[in-house]
Amino acid sequence: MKILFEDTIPLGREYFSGLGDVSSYAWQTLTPEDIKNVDILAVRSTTKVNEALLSQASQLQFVTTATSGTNHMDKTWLNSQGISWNSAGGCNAVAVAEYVLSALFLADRAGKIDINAITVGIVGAGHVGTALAKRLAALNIEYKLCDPPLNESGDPRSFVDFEDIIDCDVITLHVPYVNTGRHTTGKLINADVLGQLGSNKLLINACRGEVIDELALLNRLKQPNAPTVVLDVFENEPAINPELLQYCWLMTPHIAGHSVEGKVRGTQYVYEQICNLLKEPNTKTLGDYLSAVEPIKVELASATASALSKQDLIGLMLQVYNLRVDDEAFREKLGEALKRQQNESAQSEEISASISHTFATMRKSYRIRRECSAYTLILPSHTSDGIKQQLKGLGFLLQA
Ligand SMILES: NC(=O)C1=CN([C@@H]2O[C@H](COP(=O)(O)OP(=O)(O)OC[C@H]3O[C@@H](n4cnc5c(N)ncnc54)[C@H](O)[C@@H]3O)[C@@H](O)[C@H]2O)C=CC1
Ligand SMILES: O=C(O)C(=O)[C@H](O)COP(=O)(O)O
Repeated sequence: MKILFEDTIPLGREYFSGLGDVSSYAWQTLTPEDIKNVDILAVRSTTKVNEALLSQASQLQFVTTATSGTNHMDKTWLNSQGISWNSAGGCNAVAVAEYVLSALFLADRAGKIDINAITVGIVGAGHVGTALAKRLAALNIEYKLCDPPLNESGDPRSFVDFEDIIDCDVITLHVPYVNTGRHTTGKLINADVLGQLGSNKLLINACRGEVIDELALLNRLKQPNAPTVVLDVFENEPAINPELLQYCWLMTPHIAGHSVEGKVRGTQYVYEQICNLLKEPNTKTLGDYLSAVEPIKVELASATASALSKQDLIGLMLQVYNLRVDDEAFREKLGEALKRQQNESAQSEEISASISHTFATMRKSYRIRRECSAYTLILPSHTSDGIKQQLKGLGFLLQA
């Protein structure tokens, strides 16, 4: 059984060896020839799985992606060929939820919102939307869910229409990029919607760039009273439009889901799928690979209160993950790439190639970022039960 996996799947060799003849590929150089004798292909979202790539893959039985999104796979074509496929849906939901929380906390600190007085509109209540809603509930932050497909399927939660989401203080997008059927998401945020968002609104996109009409966004951001925008994803990745840097408040190179846990969980899910396919027992677990973090002692000025003060909450959470760090690194690297090209009076294709290279390199060599669940907190002895519940709701472990 020949298993080929994208070399950016962390611990791929450690997980898959023993299940067959295992080798890896670099997404930049993969050719149809490389897949000729492959039985199982495991990818991340940078590999476009389509008829052109699989034209010589006569043995391929199964394609899986160690990511939640599947829009890089031509599922219709795979189905038509009888090639089964899967994804690692949910593997990085917590990472994205923590990314959105970090954006909210930074926006509060910057005086753009007051987390005690906002309603967060969550578009897409799947793995990510649900993980985010749970954390907002633990923090008593109001939220609304919009998810017509789930609503129609009888999900018992309470849903609102998209129009009600536009009224929320924060709009955060967690839908797949889907271009067919009744619930398409391409350009869901268009000029009309953007025209309704004033400077009191925060718009966050950590799902897929195509869900926002980027040209309309740029036009809107150049007008007065524009909303505050946080983008992790872009149209035409990795050749993104660098003009956005000037107008977006925070920008990161598609790393919202790239916590250590999010990525390794993706590998774990893929491993389990391959084991099931091959009728082999699942013997490896996440715990085999995720190292423990030293417990951390936390000072809480609000320890005896029924809930965390804003200062304590934001201080702690930004210590775990501060999205500004990623934004600054991205601006610096992209700025350098642009300056270098301008000095060399490069052609637009060369500038675009340089941006693509910077974007792709930054996301594939992303720093180590752990989720709240990796941290055991040592709290002041008089910490209230209410605060302990909140911290557990955020995913932290508490030292007994
Ligand atoms: N930036 C990043 O690093 C990451 C991005 N993503 C993106 O976020 C998307 C969501 O991730 P998950 O929650 O794991 O996926 P999921 O499949 O669990 O949830 C997506 C939800 O969106 C809903 N939906 C579909 N069309 C809709 C519409 N028109 N309006 C409102 N809701 C709609 C679906 O019913 C579903 O409940 C992924 O498809 C992926 O593209 C996911 C993880 C990491
Ligand atoms: O899971 C998803 O969907 C994502 O967007 C992933 O974070 C994409 O990660 P890469 O495949 O680009 O490493």
